[in-house]
Formats: sequence, C-alpha cells, structure tokens
Amino acid sequence: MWCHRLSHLQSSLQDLLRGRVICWALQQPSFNSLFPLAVHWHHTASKYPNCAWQQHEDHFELQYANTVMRFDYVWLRDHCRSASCYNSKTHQRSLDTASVDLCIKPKTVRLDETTLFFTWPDGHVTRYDLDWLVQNSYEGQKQKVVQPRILWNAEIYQQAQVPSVDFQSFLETNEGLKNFLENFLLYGIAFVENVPPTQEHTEKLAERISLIRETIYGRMWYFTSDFSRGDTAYTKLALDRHTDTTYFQEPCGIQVFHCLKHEGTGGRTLLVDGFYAAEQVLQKAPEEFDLLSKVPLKHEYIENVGECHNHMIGVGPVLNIYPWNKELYLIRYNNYDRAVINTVPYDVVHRWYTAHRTLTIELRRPENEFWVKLKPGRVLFIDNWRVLHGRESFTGYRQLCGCYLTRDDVLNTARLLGLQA
Ligand SMILES: C[N+](C)(C)CCCC[C@H](N)C(=O)O
Ligand SMILES: O=C(O)CCC(=O)C(=O)O
Ligand SMILES: [Fe+2]
Repeated sequence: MWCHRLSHLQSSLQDLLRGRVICWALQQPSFNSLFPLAVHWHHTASKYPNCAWQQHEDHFELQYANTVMRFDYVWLRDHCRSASCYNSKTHQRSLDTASVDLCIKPKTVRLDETTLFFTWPDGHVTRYDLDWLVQNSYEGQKQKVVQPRILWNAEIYQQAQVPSVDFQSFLETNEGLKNFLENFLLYGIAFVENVPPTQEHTEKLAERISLIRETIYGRMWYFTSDFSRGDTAYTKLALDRHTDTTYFQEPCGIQVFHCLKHEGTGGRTLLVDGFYAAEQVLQKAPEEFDLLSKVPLKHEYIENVGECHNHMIGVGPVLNIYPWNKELYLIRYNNYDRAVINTVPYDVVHRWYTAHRTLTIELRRPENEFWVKLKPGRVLFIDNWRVLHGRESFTGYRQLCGCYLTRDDVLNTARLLGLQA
C-alpha cells in the first residue's frame, strides 16, 4: 500500500473546510487537526489496482469497482457487523445508534486484501468488505432498479407471448409458481389457466402466493351487477381505466379476478400499463411528471347502502417514485374516486390539471389498450400499483369473484424463490 498527493488537493481542502463547520461548533477541535490525513489518497498495491480511499474531515471517500462512494462516519459506525453491534442470526442491529458520537471519526483506517478496518476512538474495530460497501452504498443503489420491469403497450405485450401457467403446476411446483411470479413482476399482469371455476379454487390460488387482504368488500368477493354496494363496479356500466382502492392510505397491491359466469354480451376487461404511460409523460414533459409525483391528492369512498356504511380517505400523489433513483413504484389513478382537491393552491391546481391531462391522453391511446375477455378457468392477477383495469359495459348475467392480496407477501414469496423484488 502506498500514499501520494493528488493534484486536486485544493478541492479536497475546500471539502474539508466545509465539512469542518458542522463539528467545529460542537467540538472546538485544535487547529492542528484541520490538516489531517484527509489530503492523501491511499491506493492499494498493484494486486488490488482498482481501490483508493481518502479520509476527509466529515466523510470517508472510497473508489472501488468503478464507483466513487462517500460514507458518513456515523453511518460507518452504525452499520458495524461485529458480534457486539449486530446479531447475524436474526439480522438485527444490537448497537444503540443513539450512543454513537455524531462527530465520530476513525482513529485509523487500513485495508487488508479486500477488507477495510476502521478503528474507532474507543478502540472498537469495524470491518467492511469492499464489495459489501459497493452493494450497500447510496451511489451503488442510485444506479440500480428496485424492480426490473418490461413496460408495455398492447403490441409489446402480445408480441412477448407471455405464457400462462397451469393451475396444477402453479399449486404444486415451485417452477410453476416462480415462472408465474417472474412474468407477473415483469409485466404487472399474469394468468393462471385451467382453474376450476369456483370461489374456493380461486382462494386456493391466492393463498399459494400471498395473504389475502381483507377489505370493506370482504375477504373473497363475489359480485354481480346487483348494486348491492354503493359503487359502479356493481352495475352493468362500462368502467374507464383505473386502479382500485385509491382511497386507502395503502392501495391494495394486487387484484385477482376470476369470471365464473357470463351469459350475455360485452364485459371485456381492459388493461393498461400505467408505468408505460407515465414513462411517456416523463419523456415528453418531465416537469409534468414531476408535478404528478409531488402534488398530494385525496381519493374517497363514501358508502351508505343497506347495511354498508363506509367512509375511506387515502392521500398521495398520482405517481409515487423512490426519491433516490426516481423509480416509479405506485400509480394512483381513479377519476371516479378522486376527492375534492383542497390541498393545492389555485395556480398549482391548473398546472396539475394540465399534467393530469397529459397522463390521461397517454393512458387512453388505443395502442396502449390490451383487451381480454375473462372466462371461467382463466384467473387474472393484476398489479394494482401499476396496471390499470377497466371494463366494457355488458348485458346478461355476469359473476366475478376474486380478492386483493397484500403486496408485501407477494414480494416475499418472489424473493424466497430467488427473484429480484
Ligand atoms: C373488486 N370490488 C368489486 C370488490 C371492488 C370494487 C371497488 C371499486 C372502487 N370504485 C375502486 O376502484 O376501488
Ligand atoms: O367488472 C369488472 O370486470 C371489473 C370491475 C372493477 O373495476 C372492479 O371490480 O374493481
Ligand atoms: Fe376496479
């Protein structure tokens, strides 16, 4: 290992002075410590040519695997995986983070092969594998997607010829379940075939991948156009594309539909990839995408029909993105259930309507519409955080059963099968 001075010493010094301010007020350190090791880059010997680090006054900088990473010292102390700080059997932290000095700095840092050793003022040693740091750094995460997806319009989806999974293999084999989940995660919709057309068999399917999310509509629901509930879903009317339960603080993650019977005409199901449409908005009008991801809205469900009395309110923007990588993870879009907008000043309201219009135009492009006729035996799973559904008006007797699933538990099953979710 060898050290040398770098030409960008000046900018490092500026960093250093800037970083200093925070701790200065708290600690009043001696002037000498203004010029610590920080101006030196440490490079590894030729055996590990791609690693270099620098100890700044308020952070640790690491270059490894083509990534420049910056770590806060409290972070480095907090994530210590030593036996006294972390229980590796339960994967839980034992260290009391509040006991860490917010101005903590390592006494020494050294590298041995691919492990960095930090010795803290009290003598405690924390070791980090370089690859672990890359995997777990902000800079590493920023470049990664949480959920790989294939965004689609009708043509893309149809060309992909995504296979359905058979009921038997879904229930009895891990490959069947894994294939299903893989496609479901990629496209946000997936079908199971040859399911006996009963509510019990539909329930069995649901329970194979998740916990059923019981809601005001029940655990398993079973509905016809009898207007038994205060919602247009319970009629024969057409329903424009929407996501369900936008009026929950956490909209239901997955929706399962099984059409048990239809003696009549119409009633086809419409599916639209909301993320594909949102991506078009991002390309064409990024500031509108931004607005849709920032303006909070309410959705509401008010019901007073027979014995059913409910009043639900959910708050959140139309587009929900992870702040660190801007990845979209949830779209709330239901123009029927959108409540009075009273959380937004008038000028923003107008810009919001413009952005909402742009998104609606994308969602309504005929080429983005994928139409299917649900039939007994063919169960449809929809990612209700991504794919919008709707239906054509219909005639005759139509029976639909299904349920909602808790998203965490679907993702849990996927991860246990080795999928990225
Ligand atoms: C599926 N099931 C018929 C039970 C629910 C219907 C909920 C309809 C509501 N407008 C929404 O979009 O959330
Ligand atoms: O009747 C249908 O096909 C779907 C109705 C609907 O949107 C729903 O139940 O959530
Ligand atoms: Fe719906």
